[in-house]
Amino acid sequence: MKTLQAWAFQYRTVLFILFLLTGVLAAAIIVQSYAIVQVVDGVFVQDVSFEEISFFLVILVGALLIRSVVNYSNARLGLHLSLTVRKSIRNDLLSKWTKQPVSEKGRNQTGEKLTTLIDYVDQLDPYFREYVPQVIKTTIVPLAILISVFIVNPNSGWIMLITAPFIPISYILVGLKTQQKSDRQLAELSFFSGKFLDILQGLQTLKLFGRGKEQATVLKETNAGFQKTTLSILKIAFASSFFIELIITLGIGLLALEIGFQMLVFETLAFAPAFFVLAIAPEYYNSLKELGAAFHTGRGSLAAAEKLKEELDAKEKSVKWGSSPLRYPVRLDLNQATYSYGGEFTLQIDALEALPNERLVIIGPSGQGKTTLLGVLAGLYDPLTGAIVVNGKERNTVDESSWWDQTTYISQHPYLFSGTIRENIEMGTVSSDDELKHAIEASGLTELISTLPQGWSTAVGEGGRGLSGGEKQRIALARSFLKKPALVFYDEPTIGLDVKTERILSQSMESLSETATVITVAHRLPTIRKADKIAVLEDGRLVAFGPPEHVIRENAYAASLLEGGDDV
Ligand SMILES: Nc1ncnc2c1ncn2[C@@H]1O[C@H](COP(=O)(O)OP(=O)(O)OP(=O)(O)O)[C@@H](O)[C@H]1O
Repeated sequence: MKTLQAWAFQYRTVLFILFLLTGVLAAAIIVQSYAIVQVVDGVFVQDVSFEEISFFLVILVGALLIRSVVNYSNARLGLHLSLTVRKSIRNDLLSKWTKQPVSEKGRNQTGEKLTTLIDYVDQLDPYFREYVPQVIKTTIVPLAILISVFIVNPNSGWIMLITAPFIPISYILVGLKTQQKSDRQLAELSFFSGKFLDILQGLQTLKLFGRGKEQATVLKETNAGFQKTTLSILKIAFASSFFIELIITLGIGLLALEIGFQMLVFETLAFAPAFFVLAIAPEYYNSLKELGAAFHTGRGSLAAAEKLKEELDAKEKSVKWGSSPLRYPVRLDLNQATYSYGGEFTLQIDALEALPNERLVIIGPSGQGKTTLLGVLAGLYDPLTGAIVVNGKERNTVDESSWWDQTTYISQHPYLFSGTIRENIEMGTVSSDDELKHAIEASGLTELISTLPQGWSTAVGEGGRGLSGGEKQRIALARSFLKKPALVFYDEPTIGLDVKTERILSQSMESLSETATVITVAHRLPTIRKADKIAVLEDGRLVAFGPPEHVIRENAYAASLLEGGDDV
């Protein structure tokens, strides 16, 4: 529970107020029992007039009111604590994930991330909303009651003191027994969520392959496992509740027996103290029992807290940045740079340069490291050894936001958000209609947009649903024209684009290169032929570099790639 405690201790003021209010609650409970005893003793034993007990009736009502107000305030404080902690953890998770280097983004399934952000964080709620206020209550209230009982009748005090530990002991035993199960329950929930979202996202593919039914069975089995673990935890919880009720009944029964003996057999105890003990004893046992119940629910937060801490503390390779602004025009150099994902593949480039406003094209067969090299040059990954030099200075001295402000990276599958085409092109910036028109024209979207009833205000679905691959690429290009970057990184799609889109993309790259250094991973001969320089990759190494004609002349491998006549 150390993690949870540390999170709670960040909000000491709330804890302090909870302590103060609970002190008031303990006093109100004792005063309430005292007032009840005085009223009952006055009416039934002393036979006094109503006026004489009216003072205690007022005290009784006051104590009841105070108890209600304090209980309400404590519940609100618990809720406030829970909301604050959960909000802060969600913020931490989101800021960690948004800062994650691209190489780490695919580490978990999206479903798993959603479970972490929503379900795991929500599972912390019982700890902060119920358990923390209850621990404070159980620290103060039973102690105060015990002291008052010891003052009134020490024998009853001893009985209460001796029977009390059985309640927390039984909860601890149950907690130990359910620990493994609740860890397993959480792992099963996370697995189930990941699987569910995965299947949902790939539903179309699964249907096309006729695997829908099998997946339904897989989901059913995963769900059944989760249900079984949940039920076995509940079974233990119910059994322990029964045992605890038994302890409380026995405890109070023992007290009544002892009081009865003292009053009737030994005649050493008057009615008022005896009644006080019996009136206040249920409050004593109940607050211990409530701690147990809260402990159960709070215990459920433990596994989620460990998972969240693990995620928040996970160390990952981050890209280093500096503080110098990126200046136009941009020259990029790669010196003795290597990069690896940790597997067998290693990118190893001894020397590579992209001069200001030059068009550098990277080519090579599939899986040779072209996208990886583009990612290293674009600052998505830090090279493991060697350096990327930007205008004569190491890339890690450049300010990150200045870099991304002047860079465009168009991946093979650009992501489009659910929103209008305009919003997708502007990406949060504000542009005039003329600027937008120019970007749309330059990226060859004019015709498409003119056919849409709502033009650029037409909504597209999440991930660009409703648009073709080529159209998505052109929208990504339009983003670049609006942004006017100094550096363009473009991963040409390997999937076949129509001739028209190909021509538009090629022209667009040409016009972008008038004001930017353009580095493209290319598969199409027209793109390759128009390059100022081409870099040929084979097995992660640069095997040829220079102007296209020169490379074709000098390097047989490149010549075979280019002169085969097909796209590579
Ligand atoms: N995130 C990753 N984690 C682990 N290995 C990866 C990752 N991305 C790529 N690889 C591996 O690195 C190697 C180079 O991949 P890369 O995508 O750079 O090749 P490519 O030349 O761009 O291929 P393609 O033309 O098919 O896109 C491949 O063996 C690939 O399996």
